[in-house]
Amino acid sequence: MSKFGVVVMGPAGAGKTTFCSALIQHLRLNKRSCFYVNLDPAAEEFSYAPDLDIKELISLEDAMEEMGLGPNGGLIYCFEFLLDNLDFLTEAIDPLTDEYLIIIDMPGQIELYTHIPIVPTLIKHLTRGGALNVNLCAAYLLESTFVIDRAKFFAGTLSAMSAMIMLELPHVNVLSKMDLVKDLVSRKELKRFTDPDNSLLDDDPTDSKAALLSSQNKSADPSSADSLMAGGSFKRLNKAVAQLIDDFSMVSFLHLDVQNEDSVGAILSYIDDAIQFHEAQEPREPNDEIEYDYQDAEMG
Ligand SMILES: Nc1nc2c(ncn2[C@@H]2O[C@H](COP(=O)(O)OP(=O)(O)OP(=O)(O)O)[C@@H](O)[C@H]2O)c(=O)[nH]1
Repeated sequence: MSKFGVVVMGPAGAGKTTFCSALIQHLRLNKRSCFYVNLDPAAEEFSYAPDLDIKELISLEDAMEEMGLGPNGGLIYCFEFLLDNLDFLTEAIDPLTDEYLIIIDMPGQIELYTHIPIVPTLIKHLTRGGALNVNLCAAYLLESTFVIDRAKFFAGTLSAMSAMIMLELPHVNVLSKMDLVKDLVSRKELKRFTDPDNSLLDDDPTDSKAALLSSQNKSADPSSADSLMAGGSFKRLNKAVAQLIDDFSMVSFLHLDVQNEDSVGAILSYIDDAIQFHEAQEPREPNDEIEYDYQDAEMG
């Protein structure tokens, strides 16, 4: 039986849970069924109660207390525990029919995707060719207020690109919280962030700040953040990041305003299309390079 799902990802506070709620509301209004899975072991507040919550298996608070770990170590421990107990997911998701859109709300910590490929290992279990064989799409959210600070915007875009490469899923990238920028940035200017390229750094308003810092900071500590910024290293780093993104030419963004039903519906259409695209593809060969031997990993 075919299954369909979307994994909602993005940095902490990007609006993932809010987007999941908006999706659920939209699906309900359109008489579509969904199954909401919360995989953030620290999440507390939901507009819609999850149908499956990782906290029923393990909570961040318990992991930190019992294992003597900090928040990041605790989160990694929770995911390793989940990988060790995948029946928790399998038993809930396996009986679902193709009527359901499975919505998976992920935590925001980037470590889970990059430093150690815990999320890629989890996705391999969920996606086509894996045990659950779900036709999956990833939705990566980045807060639109990042467009005010282009260095931050490119850093966020790089993390979206990293997730695309690591997860090998059909991917929808979304600039969230559009209501916060629509009065600050013109439509024409916002369009430039839809398909980001390195020309965005040619007229970066923060350059004038760097020039000002440079004139004020002649005797400052050369390793301080302001000195690095004023000294041009920061600018060169941003240029290199932007060039890398430009060279790959993989990331483009949709705009999301959760208060606007049409905006939520439009993103859902892209997600539906990406899932259909996934269904039409041959299941991929397992990529052993991203296998994560979580049982042998050292806990930090
Ligand atoms: N103005 C505005 N605020 C939003 C929007 N989406 C989320 N927020 C607010 O941003 C904050 C974070 O939203 P969440 O939905 O919890 O974000 P998250 O990505 O799930 O956060 P983590 O679970 O901590 O990673 C909350 O205070 C939300 O109310 C939006 O579209 N517009």
